[in-house]
Amino acid sequence: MSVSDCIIVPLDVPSELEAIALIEKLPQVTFWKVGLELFVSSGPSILKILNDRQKRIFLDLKFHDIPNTIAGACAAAARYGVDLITIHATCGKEGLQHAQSAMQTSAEQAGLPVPKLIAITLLTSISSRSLAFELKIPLELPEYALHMALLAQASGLSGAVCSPQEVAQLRQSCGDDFTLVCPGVRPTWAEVGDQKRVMTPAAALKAGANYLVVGRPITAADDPVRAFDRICEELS
Ligand SMILES: O=C(O)c1cc(=O)[nH]c(=O)n1[C@@H]1O[C@H](COP(=O)(O)O)[C@@H](O)[C@H]1O
Repeated sequence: MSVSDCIIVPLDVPSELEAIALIEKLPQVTFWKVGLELFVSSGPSILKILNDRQKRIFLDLKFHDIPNTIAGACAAAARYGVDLITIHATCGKEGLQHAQSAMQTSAEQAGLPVPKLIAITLLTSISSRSLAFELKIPLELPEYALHMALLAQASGLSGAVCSPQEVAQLRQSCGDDFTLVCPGVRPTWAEVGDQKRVMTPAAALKAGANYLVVGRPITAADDPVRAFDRICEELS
């Protein structure tokens, strides 16, 4: 795996045509993320387009519902032939277990590789202040993120999504086999925007991330190809 394979670029665009244009502009990207904006606007056909081009797919729909509903959604998502699927750890143990087992059964019945179900620990747009004062969570932020990752692991999930600021601690506690995906990644030359807990790509990887999700620093750059190459250079 080359260093560029650990960068996941989100297709955060409002239409399939714009998504295809981005995929074609950046042929060196091997791992794409399909999230809520594109999936809600354009449906699942982008997943076939990515599969046909032999790209890896992170289907980031951040499921959050009761166990029965979440299990059905995960079973359906597993039939798209994607690599990663997200669910909120706040679904709780029963929901996470149902989701994992439904996804596994569904992929196996379809003769497809089982995707990795990964849990959102705490969105990277949430600060310590809003965790305490808006969400009223009485734990320190790193402690909360670790707790959610351990809950996901105890529920049989393959990994978690966390900010790079917590990844070292999660890696140490969850071990090397647990997949850790980090958004909230910002090169020094990029704008932070709505992200609150950020780190540079090199620091995030060094701290223990398996994959980095890097969107606007690449996709909103004047020259996305140069921005992607620059991040790869910084990583190697
Ligand atoms: O699940 C995610 O990928 C995700 C989780 C999270 O906590 N924070 C977060 O930013 N993301 C996603 O990662 C991407 C970050 O994009 P940029 O902020 O443009 O780099 C977006 O597509 C978000 O939906």
